Amino acid sequence: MKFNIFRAPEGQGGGSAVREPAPLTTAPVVGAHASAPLGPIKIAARDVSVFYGDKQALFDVSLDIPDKTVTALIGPSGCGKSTFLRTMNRMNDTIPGCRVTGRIEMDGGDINDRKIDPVLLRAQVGMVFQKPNPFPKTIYENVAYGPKIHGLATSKGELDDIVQKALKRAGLWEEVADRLHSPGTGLSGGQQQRLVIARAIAVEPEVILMDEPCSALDPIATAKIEELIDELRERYCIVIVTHSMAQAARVSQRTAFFHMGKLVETGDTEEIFTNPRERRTLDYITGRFG
Ligand SMILES: Nc1ncnc2c1ncn2[C@@H]1O[C@H](COP(=O)(O)OP(=O)(O)OP(=O)(O)O)[C@@H](O)[C@H]1O
Repeated sequence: MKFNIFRAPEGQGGGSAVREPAPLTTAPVVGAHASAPLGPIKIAARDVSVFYGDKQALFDVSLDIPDKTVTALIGPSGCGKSTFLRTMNRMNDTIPGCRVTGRIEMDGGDINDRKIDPVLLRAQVGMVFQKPNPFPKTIYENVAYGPKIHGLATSKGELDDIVQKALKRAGLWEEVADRLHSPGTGLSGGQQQRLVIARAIAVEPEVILMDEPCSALDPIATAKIEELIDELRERYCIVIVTHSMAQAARVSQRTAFFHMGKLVETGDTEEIFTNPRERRTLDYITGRFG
């Protein structure tokens, strides 16, 4: 069973956190480099600003994130990439003193609407962090936990299927099929990161946010995660924060360059890396600062 907080499940009127998709209330942002057609817009951010207490970390960011595409957020340390990423599943709500203004729509619905349950939103907009963070539970339980609490399986057999499917999709099944009941923390760093991805996938998300998912991994584990990201793109909307220009160029189709809390420019990755419009982007991607 798949749920979407902005779409009523088939044959149901929808609960309190479910509503019909509304058309975007604002026009799509299309850069000058609009040669490659954008996929349907999954997430539309409009004039998003974020404050930590009195300090403003993001300034009026408007960005369209297409579905079934990898969008890379790049920029020097402290420019607001992670802050922006967290606005898309309301993780900033969990930071005391953090305030978000502006509007973020997913499938046309306002994710900050008071009716939206952040727990459901975060299942639908999954997140993978820099450091793999499996629960101190077995491999099986790590993946089964989300489907259990969201009531996605009606029997043990169904749950087993969900776990197997998620582990397969995360490219981990072959390596763990014979030790599903061993602790997830006993896996290598790269395997743990794929386990965390399986955990996110198990609740049938629509969007996967990744905050420097390879920065704690060696080059071989990194290559595996990058391959996986490329496969997952067929099914999900993926947004990745990365410090690695090479990684952004390898895995993403769209790139957004941030500097000092502002979105400087966004476009097709190839164009951003070969023919950026802004001097600051050129200076950053050619290593003149950052
Ligand atoms: N929890 C917080 N409390 C106060 N300030 C914060 C918090 N998180 C981030 N900031 C500040 O907000 C600004 C943007 O930080 P953010 O982590 O989003 O940048 P970033 O581009 O992801 O950086 P990095 O690449 O180093 O991870 C920085 O000035 C940072 O110090």
